[in-house]
Amino acid sequence: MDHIPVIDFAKIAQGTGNEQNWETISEEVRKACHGIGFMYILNHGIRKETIESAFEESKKFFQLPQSRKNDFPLDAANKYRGYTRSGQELLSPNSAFEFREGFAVVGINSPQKFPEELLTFKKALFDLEKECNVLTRTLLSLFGKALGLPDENHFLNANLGLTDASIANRVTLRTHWYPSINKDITIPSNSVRCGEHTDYGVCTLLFQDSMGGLEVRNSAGQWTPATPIADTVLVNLGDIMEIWTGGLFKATGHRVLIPEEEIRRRTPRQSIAYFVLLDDDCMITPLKSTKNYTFKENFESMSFAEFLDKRLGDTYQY
Ligand SMILES: O=C(O)CCC(=O)C(=O)O
Ligand SMILES: [Fe+2]
Repeated sequence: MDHIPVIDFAKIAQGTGNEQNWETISEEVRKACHGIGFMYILNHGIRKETIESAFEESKKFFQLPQSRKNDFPLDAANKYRGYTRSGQELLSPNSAFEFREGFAVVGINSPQKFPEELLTFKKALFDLEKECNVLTRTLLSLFGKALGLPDENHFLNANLGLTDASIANRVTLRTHWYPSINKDITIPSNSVRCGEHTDYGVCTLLFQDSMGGLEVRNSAGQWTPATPIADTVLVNLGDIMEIWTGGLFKATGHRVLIPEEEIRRRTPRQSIAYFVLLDDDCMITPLKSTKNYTFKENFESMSFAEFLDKRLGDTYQY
């Protein structure tokens, strides 16, 4: 499957779906995971107002003076919460410079500091975080069903911190701002908006504005645009899913280039990602077999905290 399928969750909305509907949707999810590793979800249950407000409030934050944004720096000591300036993060070792800013909220009830002149920004991110959390739990059940796991709650049990704040879990809502690139800016060669990478966790929920620009590497190695589709959330798999399933479900590479056309270069782009990870002390132990599959084991088991710290440490430039 080389295109990104659209999967309609209407039949299982708010937990009302019957068993047959769950089977049908989990089969569509299985095909997407087995294929391109990306899917658009329609009727996902996250309110349009919540998403719009998170975009509008993020824009207000990113339009603050640079010196004010720098008051909320992201660093390893505060668990990668807060603001990243352009160039601070290199998602691909091949990028010379990545033109994007970000602001991350980590964990449920994150103790993240926010600018007190923009408390609406805080509310908007927390509201979106809560609604993403609900959709995530549906997805985690569907992944278990799709793989035919003996315990369909396997993935939910690896993410108890999504509902229990006493369990360390660094689930991250991150809002991104790709600034306009004006003619007077010198762009080093090999610069991008977001370098090619795979996400680290189980899966990512992505909201993008209407600008487009995200590209996904399909199984033939070609770049396919992940064009924004109104009212959908784009979901992609991360490294943990690939490790767990011995490569059966793919963590697909993706990137955002600097647009060729002058008009699109000069227009900022926004996206918001909700990175679903694992509880910090969950051991990543590849699955051996399920009702449907037998997996190759190719990974020494380690705690998720250890895995994530290494991946994040490789990404940020100080
Ligand atoms: O901005 C986008 O569309 C993609 C962002 C992304 O892939 C990421 O932050 O991991
Ligand atoms: Fe990503």
